[in-house]
Amino acid sequence: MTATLIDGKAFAAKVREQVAGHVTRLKEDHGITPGLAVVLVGEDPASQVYVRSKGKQTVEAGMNSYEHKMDADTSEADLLAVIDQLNNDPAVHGILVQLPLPGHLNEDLIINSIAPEKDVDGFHISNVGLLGTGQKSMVPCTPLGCLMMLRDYHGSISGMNAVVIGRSNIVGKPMAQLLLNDSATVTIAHSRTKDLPGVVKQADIVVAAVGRPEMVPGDWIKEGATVIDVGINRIERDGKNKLVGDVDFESASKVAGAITPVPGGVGPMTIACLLANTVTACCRANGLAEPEGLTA
Ligand SMILES: Nc1nc(=O)c2c([nH]1)NC[C@@H]1CN(c3ccc(C(=O)N[C@@H](CCC(=O)O)C(=O)O)cc3)C=[N+]21
Repeated sequence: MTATLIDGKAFAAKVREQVAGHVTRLKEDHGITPGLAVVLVGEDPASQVYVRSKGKQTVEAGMNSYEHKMDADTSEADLLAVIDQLNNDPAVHGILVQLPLPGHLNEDLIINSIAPEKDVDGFHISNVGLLGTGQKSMVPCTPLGCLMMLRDYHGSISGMNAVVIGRSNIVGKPMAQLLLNDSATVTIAHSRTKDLPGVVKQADIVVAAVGRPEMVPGDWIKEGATVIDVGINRIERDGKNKLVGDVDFESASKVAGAITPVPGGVGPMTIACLLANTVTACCRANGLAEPEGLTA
C-alpha cells in the first residue's frame, strides 16, 4: 500500500470531542441540553445496531437521546403522529427516522413531515432545495463527513476534478452539491454512464457510493487520486462475514494518493456528523452562534 490512509474513525473521535465541547458550553452558559430523537420502525437487525450506536454516542457527547421503536406494521397515521409530537417538543432539536422504512410507508411523505429545522438527516425537500441553491440548510451526514475529510486532507478542493459514483438522494446528489459549493468540477456517474473506467480515470477525487461490493478496481484510479469509499457491504469470503466498501481497497490503495478504509472510514464520520447537526440545529433553534467547523 502506498496511499495515505484517511482515518475516519480517528477523525470522527475528534469531531465528537468538538461536539461535546459545544454541548458543555450550551449547558453551562445557556442551560440547554441538545436532544436527538431517533425513530425506528420494524426490527431490521442492521438498523437496530446503527440506532443503538447512535444513541450511545449521543449520550457520550452529553446530549439527550430519545428512541422511538415502533412495530413493523405501524400505520402511516401513527408514525406521522409521533413525528408531529417530536416536531412540537422543545427538548428535541434533531429528528432522524431510520431508513429504509417498511414498504407500506411512503418515505417521501414521512421525511417531509419532519420540521425542516429538526431534519438532522437533511433529507427534507426544503433542505435539499436550500443546499442546491447554496443557502444555509441541514446537510446530509454522510456527504458532510466526506467533505470534512476532503477539506482536512486537501485544505481546498477548488478546481479539482471530482467524480461521484452513485446518484442517490442520500449520498450521491448531496455530495455533488457540496463538492460544487467548494468549487470542484463535478461529474455524477452511475450505472448507465458510458465508459465508467475512463470517467473515473479523470478524477482527482473519487467518491464511490453505489452499494456494490468492491466494484471500483485500482486500475480505474488515476495515480495519486483521493478515494472516498462510502460503501458498507457485508459479504462472505473464505467462510467468514466481512465488511467491504464499493472500492477494491487492495488494488486501489496501490495507486491512490489517499484512501478511506471500510470499516473505519466514512461510517464513523456519518454518526459524528449526525451529532454535529444536532448541535447546529440546537444553536439555530435558540438563536445562538453556530459551531464553527462542524457545518458545510
Ligand atoms: N435516516 C437515516 N439516516 C442514516 O444516516 C442512516 C439510515 N437512515 N439508515 C441506515 C444507514 C446506515 N448508516 C450507517 C452509519 C454508520 C455506520 C458505521 O459507523 N459503520 C462502521 C462499521 C459498523 C459495523 O461493523 O457494522 C464503519 O464503517 O466503520 C454504518 C452505517 C446510517 N444510515
